[in-house]
Amino acid sequence: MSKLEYENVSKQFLTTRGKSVVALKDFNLTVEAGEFVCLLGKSGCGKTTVLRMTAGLDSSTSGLITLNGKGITDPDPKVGIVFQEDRLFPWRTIQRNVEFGLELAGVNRQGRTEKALHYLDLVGLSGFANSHPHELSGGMKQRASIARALVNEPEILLMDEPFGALDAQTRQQMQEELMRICANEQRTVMFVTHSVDEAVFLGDKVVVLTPSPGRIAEIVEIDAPRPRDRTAPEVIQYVRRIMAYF
Ligand SMILES: Nc1ncnc2c1ncn2[C@@H]1O[C@H](COP(=O)(O)OP(=O)(O)OP(=O)(O)O)[C@@H](O)[C@H]1O
Repeated sequence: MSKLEYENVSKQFLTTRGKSVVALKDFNLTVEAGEFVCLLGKSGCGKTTVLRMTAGLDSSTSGLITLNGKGITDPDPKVGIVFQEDRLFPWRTIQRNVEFGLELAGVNRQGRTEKALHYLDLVGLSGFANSHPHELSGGMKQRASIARALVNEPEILLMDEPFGALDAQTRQQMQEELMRICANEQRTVMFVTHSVDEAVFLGDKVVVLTPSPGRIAEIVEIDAPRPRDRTAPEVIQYVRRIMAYF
């Protein structure tokens, strides 16, 4: 059984003016445990719609999405999400932000502290446990958001353009750190991006989507050794091949 399966998933929205929009049409994808899948496409091709349905925040109009063989109906603690903007609570310290899900799950104080400090260390923020979000840079806030999602040990991590708001250099550094974290933690990840370079650098599979209606143009398996070298000829070749869709 695959970790995540999408079978002929389509999603239609009705706008406030009563117009119908097909956001996604006949989406078919199988995601195995430990796989890193990038959803790549221009604005409006249904990437966020796929993530929202996977998170149980929205339902499909037709087709089926299963997690461990069971249909997804509601938000599930086994699914963690990191958004483009950090969504940290400004009044909580970084450690208490990371502990939030553990508090909801009823984990005791000692257990929460141990886990939060472990994940803060993993994302390189151990010196900032007692800081508040406004004292951190954009990249550091996204690292805290990743720690906050990972601390709950989700089976699937959904990331919706988590590095989209960062400058180019910080973005590359965060991509490298995410790869290091995933190598240690063996997570299954669905990662949304507009950037072909980012998708090829990160993904085991790149799902190329085209808009109106959102459809899969191709699923490209990236067969390049890790850690990846952005300048390696095979990496550049994948980038060129995928660029041809845009
Ligand atoms: N709640 C909604 N009501 C009506 N239309 C919607 C709704 N949510 C999304 N859409 C439409 O569905 C299509 C896909 O939207 P979606 O947000 O999934 O695209 P996306 O690829 O994530 O775009 P972006 O990269 O800009 O975030 C778009 O045409 C959008 O306008």
